Amino acid sequence: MREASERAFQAAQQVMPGGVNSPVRAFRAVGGTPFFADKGEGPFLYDIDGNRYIDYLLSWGPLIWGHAHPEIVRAVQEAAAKGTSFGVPTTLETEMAEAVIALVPSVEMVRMVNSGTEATMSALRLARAYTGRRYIVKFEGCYHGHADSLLVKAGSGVATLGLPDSPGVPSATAESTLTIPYNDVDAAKALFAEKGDEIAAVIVEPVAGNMGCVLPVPGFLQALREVTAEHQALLICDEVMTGFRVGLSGAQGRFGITPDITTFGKVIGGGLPVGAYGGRRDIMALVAPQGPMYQAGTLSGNPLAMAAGLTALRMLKEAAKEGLYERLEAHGQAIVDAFVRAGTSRGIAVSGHAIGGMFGLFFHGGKVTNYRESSESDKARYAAFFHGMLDSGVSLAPSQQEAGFLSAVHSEAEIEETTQAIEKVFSRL
Ligand SMILES: Cc1ncc(COP(=O)(O)O)c(C=O)c1O
Ligand SMILES: NCC(=O)CCC(=O)O
Repeated sequence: MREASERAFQAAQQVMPGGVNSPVRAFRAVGGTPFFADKGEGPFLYDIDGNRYIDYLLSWGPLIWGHAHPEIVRAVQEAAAKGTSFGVPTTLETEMAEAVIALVPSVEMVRMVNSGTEATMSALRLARAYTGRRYIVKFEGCYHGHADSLLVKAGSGVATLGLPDSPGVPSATAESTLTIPYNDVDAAKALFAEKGDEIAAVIVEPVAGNMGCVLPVPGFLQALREVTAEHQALLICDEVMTGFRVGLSGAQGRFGITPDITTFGKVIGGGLPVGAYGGRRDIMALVAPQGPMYQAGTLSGNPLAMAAGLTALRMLKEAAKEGLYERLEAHGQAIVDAFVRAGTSRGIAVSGHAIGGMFGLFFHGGKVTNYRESSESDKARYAAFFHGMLDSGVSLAPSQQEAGFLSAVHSEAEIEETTQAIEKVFSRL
């Protein structure tokens, strides 16, 4: 029963476009009415009708410590009691920069912002300022936030709503973004052969999480590193989703690549609104006031967000020593395995991936490696599966073209309950 949510959604639609503050929340890919959150507790989310869900959406990735983790709540309360924003520097900001630099070797200096969108938008400006070049290369189905230059063949909600290009983005801006298929090394090389000396940067999700969870094929990221270096273009790893989630040093640590600029968001804010970009010292030196590339923010480096993020990162550093990321991946793999087993035994085409604290489930027979294949997946079946899981008390991403997320506080019991729910839901699909 989700009557209170039904009423809340009716009211919300009168006063907010689509009833939501971010399109992906509106369930457009799966139909039906979104449920409204009342509270979260560890791995669980409770809606305003009192239903409990094991949560694999986790606020779209930030909550690697689950909901309302006592240490993060305490850090935020203590920070709030001292003041919520100052507009002058705090030592918390330096601590955050030092923490990121210590965990991610390619990052030598950092600038905090308020969202992943701000981080990628600023990273593009920086890459253009540094190189003096015009073009940005992105991959079809990757989503890097909603800055004009990045709303081109984007994944996530943009793909769900079928918007290859959003109205309102000036065509001159869109034309400066070149797109090629994910995992296609030949396409990247061909593009560089043609336009290499005009390309400022390649921006990539080192594990894609916005066309479902799609892994880089072996050699893909290395090839991007090589071709960009060869043409004096920059490589931007967008680790807004993967940062501190697929491993303590992000996907770049896991796959052994050294980008020039990295963008962060989600986990780095411990559940509060944050983003960051950082990278090589000589590049970051261009950012104002040290250099001429302007970028600013009234609430950037906000003390509540810094306190929450620092607490999350500190706990991750400790937990990583105890095998946290291996445990997250084992949990993700258990969910993928249950999904693949349940489908295969019934002759339904299925596949999936798990990496660190991310996973993806596809109603598609082969391994999904790019946006085209992700889009070929059976959407109607996913919608039925999604709603079956929701009715069984498990909240997955409301689109097959989104990733699933795990937290450190999902225990074996929740994973077991989830794999049983998968089997039960397939028996009725
Ligand atoms: C890889 C990636 N980059 C950038 C963004 C944009 O971040 P935000 O929604 O915080 O603006 C997202 C998600 O939204 C993302 O998944
Ligand atoms: N994969 C999609 C996101 O991470 C973004 C969430 C949002 O736009 O609200």
